[in-house]
This record gives sequence, C-alpha cells and structure tokens, in this order.
Amino acid sequence: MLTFIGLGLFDEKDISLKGLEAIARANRVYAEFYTSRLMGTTLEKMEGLYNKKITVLTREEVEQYPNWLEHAINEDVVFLTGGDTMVSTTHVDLRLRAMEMGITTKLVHGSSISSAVCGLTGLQNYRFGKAVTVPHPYTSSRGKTVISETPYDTVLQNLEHGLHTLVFLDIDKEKGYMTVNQALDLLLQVEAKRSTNILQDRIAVGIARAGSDFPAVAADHIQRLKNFDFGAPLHIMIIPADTHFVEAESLVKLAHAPKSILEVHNQ
Ligand SMILES: C[S@@+](CC[C@H](N)C(=O)[O-])C[C@H]1O[C@@H](n2cnc3c(N)ncnc32)[C@H](O)[C@@H]1O
Repeated sequence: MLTFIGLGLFDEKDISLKGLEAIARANRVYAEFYTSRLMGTTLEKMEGLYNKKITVLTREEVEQYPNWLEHAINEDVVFLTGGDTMVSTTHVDLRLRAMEMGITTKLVHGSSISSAVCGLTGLQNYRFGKAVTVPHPYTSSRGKTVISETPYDTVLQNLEHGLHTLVFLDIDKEKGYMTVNQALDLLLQVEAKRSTNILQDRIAVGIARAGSDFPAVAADHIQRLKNFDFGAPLHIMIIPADTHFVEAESLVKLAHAPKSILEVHNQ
C-alpha cells in the first residue's frame, strides 16, 4: 500500500490526524521537499512528532528512478509532500506507476497554498485562471541570461478573460527561494522588452509564510510592491484581474491595498 500524505503549509503540526495515523501504521516513511517546503519546521522536529525515521528523496528518486516503490508491494509505505500532495506537483505520475505495479494507493489531503491564498486575500477561488511558475533566470549555452516569458503571457491571457493569476515562485537548490520582489522584477523586465505597459500600473498581491501565525499579505501597484519587504520565504503572488466589490474591499482591509481600487465600484 502507498499512501500519499499532504503535510499542509508551514510546520509539522499542519498534518491531519488521518495523516498521523497513516504514518503510525507505516513500515517506511519517505518525503520530498523540492516541490514545496514547510519552512516552520525541521526534519528532526517532524521525525520527533511523527515518531518515525523519514527518508528524504531527491527529484530523480521520485520522478526518474523510484526504486523505493517496490517496498509498497508488500509493506505499508507513506510518501509525504508539502501542501496537498497532488496540487501543483507531478505526483499523479508516481501514483499511476504504483498502480501499474499492482500497489493499492490512497491519498490523505493537506491544506494547500492554492486555497490558502483565497482565504488570506479575499479573492474568490472561482475567478482564477491558469496558474504559472516564475522560474529563476538561467544562462544559455551562449552565455546569455534567459528570462522565461511564459509567466508574463499567462498573466496577460488570464487578464483578457477577466481571471486572476496565481503565480508560484521557483524553489531551486542553488538559486534559492524566489521572492515576490524578484518575480515582479522579472515580469517587468519582460514587459520592458515588449515595450508594453500593461502590468506596471496594475495591482499585485504578495503573500509570505501562509499557514504561519505571522503571514505577510500586501497589495499595491506593482512598481511600489516590488520594493516591499515580505520577510522570510516561502513567497507567492497573485495578479488580480478587475475585482468584484467584496474582493476590492477585502484587498483594502486584509492586504492594505490603496483605497483608490474601490473608486471604480463607487461610481
Ligand atoms: C509547486 S507549489 C506546490 C504546492 C503544494 N503542493 C500545495 O498544495 O500547497 C510550491 C510553491 O507554492 C508557494 N508556497 C507553498 N507554500 C507556501 C506558503 N506556506 N506560503 C507562501 N507560499 C507558499 C511557493 O511559491 C512555492 O514555491
């Protein structure tokens, strides 16, 4: 049996009781922390509360060579992931592989950043379009710095349809956790290259440390927000489309957005 367990958003205590019970029953506990990280805890604290040794897997061990799956043929194996296990990960692939090997699979859900951002900002989940990740720039074989333009295009497509964009921020072993500030700067660099002027006057919302007792939630014009200090990671961002009145009011009250965003609703 292979049980996928979502650990939730911030520390070792975000796991559900069902998740804890599944770990207690398990013969082996594996985890991956490359798709997301619980920044408010450590491996030692998790092992202490869950009372089990945790083997942390690399991306290669999860996506290319998941030899450890064989243990799940005759034993109870659990696989831990930050957030909800199938949200913005490729773990469904692992589940299908396991099923092909005749392994029974099960999910224990955890709270996810995808829904947490709605609670923290007041933006409505049904008004979101396609989500996107801003990756760190990389150096091409010709030595040039390459900035992905996909995030910019996705935001524009969503705006055309009146939909908000959830912007995940890259986690990279060498380059670290991308910040809201870096991501806004990269989007504005793409905008400057296109000689367009769509994003810089819009409002963006940055969120840091969702799930902790001290999350940062701030909304402002992008030119100003790019200098806001969100503090420690993880960070995520939303580029809202035009907002409903209650969404605009929430952004003012929950994220200190400029009151001018209410004007369009007061006319
Ligand atoms: C690839 S997504 C994985 C989402 C995860 N499976 C979930 O359901 O929450 C990871 C990205 O979401 C954002 N993120 C995850 N947890 C967060 C948190 N507690 N606070 C702020 N951003 C977070 C970061 O941008 C991070 O790089």
